[in-house]
Formats: sequence, C-alpha cells, structure tokens
Amino acid sequence: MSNTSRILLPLDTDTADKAVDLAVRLKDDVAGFKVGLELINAAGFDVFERIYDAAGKDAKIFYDCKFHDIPNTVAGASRAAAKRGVWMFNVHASGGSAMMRAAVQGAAEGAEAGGHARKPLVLAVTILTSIAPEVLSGELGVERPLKDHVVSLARLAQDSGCDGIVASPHEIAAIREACGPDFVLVIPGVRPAGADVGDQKRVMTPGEAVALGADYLVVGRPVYGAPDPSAAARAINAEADAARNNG
Ligand SMILES: O=C(O)c1cc(=O)[nH]c(=O)n1[C@@H]1O[C@H](COP(=O)(O)O)[C@@H](O)[C@H]1O
Repeated sequence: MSNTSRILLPLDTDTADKAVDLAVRLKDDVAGFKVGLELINAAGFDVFERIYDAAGKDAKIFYDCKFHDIPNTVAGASRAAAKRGVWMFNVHASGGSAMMRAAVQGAAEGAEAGGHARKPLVLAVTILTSIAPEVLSGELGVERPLKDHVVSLARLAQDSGCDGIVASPHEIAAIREACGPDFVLVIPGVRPAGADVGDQKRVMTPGEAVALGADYLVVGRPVYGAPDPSAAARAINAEADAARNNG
C-alpha cells in the first residue's frame, strides 16, 4: 500500500476475482481499499481474506457497511465486523447518537474478542454525496441548509465517539472548523477535472478536496474505469500532493 496516497479505492465489482485483480494492480498506488455493499453481497466475507492475500496482511480495508438500525442491532453488527479485523467501517449518522455510541462500543468489544490490537475506526456517513440540496429539503423534508445539517451530524458523530465522518467535498471546511484537525474526513464525490460525474451531486476535484482538508478521497469509477487504472490513480496522487504542498 502507498503511505502517501490519499485514495481509498472502492472495489465496487460483482465478483471476488475482479476485486482481487484490482487490488493487485493498484495496491502500490492507493492508501487502502473499500469493500462496499455490492462486493460483499456478491462475493461474501471471504473476500476480505482474498484481498489481504493479494495486497498484504497490513492492507487497509474500509468496510463500507453503512449500518443504520436500532442501537442493539448495530452494536452486535459492529462487534462482528470488528472481530474480523477491518481497519475502518461506517454507520449512518442519522441513526442518532445512541446508535453511534453502540457502534463505537461494539467496535471496541469486537476488536478485543478478535485479539486485534486496535479498534476499527468508526465513521459516520452524514448526507450521501448523491443527495442534492433540493432533494434534502424537498423529498426528505430537512429544512435547514444542507451544509448546516451535515455539520450538525458531524458534531453529533464526534460527540458520540465516532472517529470521523463521510461527507462531500463541499462540507470539508465547515466540518474541519467545527470538529478540529484530528477528526478523520473521508470524502467521496471526488472527480478529476472533466471526468464523468455519474450519480454524484456534490463533487469537487481531488486537489480541491485535499486543499480544503480531506484526509482520504474515495474515488472509484474515474480510477477503475480508466483505460490504465494505475496511471489514473497516480495522476490523482500527483494532484493531491501538489495541493498539499501548496497548502
Ligand atoms: O460511504 C461511502 O463510501 C459513500 C458515501 C457517500 O456519501 N457517497 C459515496 O459515493 N460513497 C461511496 O463512495 C464510492 C464512490 O464511487 P465513485 O462515484 O465511483 O467514485 C461508492 O463506493 C459509494 O458507495
């Protein structure tokens, strides 16, 4: 894995073989891999071991499970996920503080039960990057401005013991100001200039996101969909490095 890259590459594929192939090709160009709902439902939990075999036992795996349920259920699911030994997993902040506290406690208990030295980082998804402001206010009935809502959820996540949040690039600066330098900001909705936005609504470039204070960039289709995924990842790393050095 790269110690300097900010990219957490989503292995959004429908077979373990395709995910492993990506992991082998990109392990030196990215900070870690994200195993999300498509891959886990298609390939099952054995895919974690296959990725560790392909990318090394110290590979950083972000398990993007987005738990959102009653606290007791999320505690149990978090315990089970942490026992497997993932580096990071996430829950939805809109599950509320009791649910997030249950996730954090379950993560600590699961790591101990699994004999892992450290608890996985628990991140809270604020408002999905595919949600436009007018959808938040119209369909979902949230009246305050999207950025205020996201910052409020980020504060709630921090007060509930979460290690960081998932949010769009548009909210990075406000969350940094509210939650401080040590709160981990994992940022999807990242697109190199000119890349297809797809279903993402609140996007910025890698350089912009890093300049604003992102810790990690979740960027998938522009990398694994490129003719040369490794070159695409390296171009994003170069843009992120330049933004960091200018900042
Ligand atoms: O939790 C996530 O990772 C996530 C949260 C969010 O608000 N938006 C979002 O796009 N994601 C994930 O980030 C990845 C983005 O992929 P691309 O749009 O292909 O770059 C997908 O795997 C999504 O599941």
